[in-house]
Amino acid sequence: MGLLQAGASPELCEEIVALGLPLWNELPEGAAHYLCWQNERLELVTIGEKGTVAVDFVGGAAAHRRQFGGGRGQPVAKAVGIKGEYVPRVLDATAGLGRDAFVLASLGCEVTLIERSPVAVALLLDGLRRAQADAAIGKIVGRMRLVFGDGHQELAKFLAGQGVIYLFNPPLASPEFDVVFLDPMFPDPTKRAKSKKEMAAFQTVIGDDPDANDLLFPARQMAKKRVIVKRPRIAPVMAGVKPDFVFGGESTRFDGYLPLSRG
Ligand SMILES: C[S@@+](CC[C@H](N)C(=O)[O-])C[C@H]1O[C@@H](n2cnc3c(N)ncnc32)[C@H](O)[C@@H]1O
Repeated sequence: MGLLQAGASPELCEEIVALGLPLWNELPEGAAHYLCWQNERLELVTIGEKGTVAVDFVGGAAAHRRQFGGGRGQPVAKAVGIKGEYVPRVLDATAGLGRDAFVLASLGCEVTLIERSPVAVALLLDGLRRAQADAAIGKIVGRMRLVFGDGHQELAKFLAGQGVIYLFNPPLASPEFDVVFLDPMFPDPTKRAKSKKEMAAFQTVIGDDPDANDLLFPARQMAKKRVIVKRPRIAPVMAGVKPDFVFGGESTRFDGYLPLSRG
């Protein structure tokens, strides 16, 4: 997976290389997917597919959900515990394309996103920057921070009080999190919510997250109030650990775990 260079700015090329991805002048033989700059944004293209994947916080599905998605009544908002004056500080340790994080930020949460896939990070960064330029949405993404790295390692750094490197927005003065949110890829496609063709391509590029269970313990040490694990409705619980509470959604379940001591 790499960036097809035609049309991309030198800054974008530099950033892609810094994320560890190659630049391509032409598609290598056998490539099934590639990143490219088109329609004034970074897009993930799948050869032979019309639809592409890009992060758009200003228009499309994100705008629709922000206006008509049910606000604080949405299961994800209830799951993280938004209520009255209380808006939790959230650490989303499996950020993906930032859709859940954006919903929470649009409801007032400060959200720190960790993502380890360079492809997802490149798409996210591009979407966050374009959103920054929009007067209304700029305020929302002003509450979002992005860290490129593995959730296990970045959680360990936060727990040890070590610094982490932010690619978007300055660090929080004190990185304390009320909620740690986990939504790793679920390995069994028969239990996953049906996704559009383009999103299926994203899942193919990112791959499964076979180490997902290992995130639960450090997440429970990190969270001051709760850990929320997003799962397909009929999927088994994470790491075989029974949740302390559950919020049901239509096709999705939010399993809640109480914090564990750091000692
Ligand atoms: C199902 S997607 C998350 C979707 C996201 N909630 C959204 O709203 O767009 C799972 C993402 O978690 C990332 N991920 C899984 N395990 C991770 C880990 N240990 N550290 C960082 N990212 C991880 C994957 O790379 C993938 O992009």
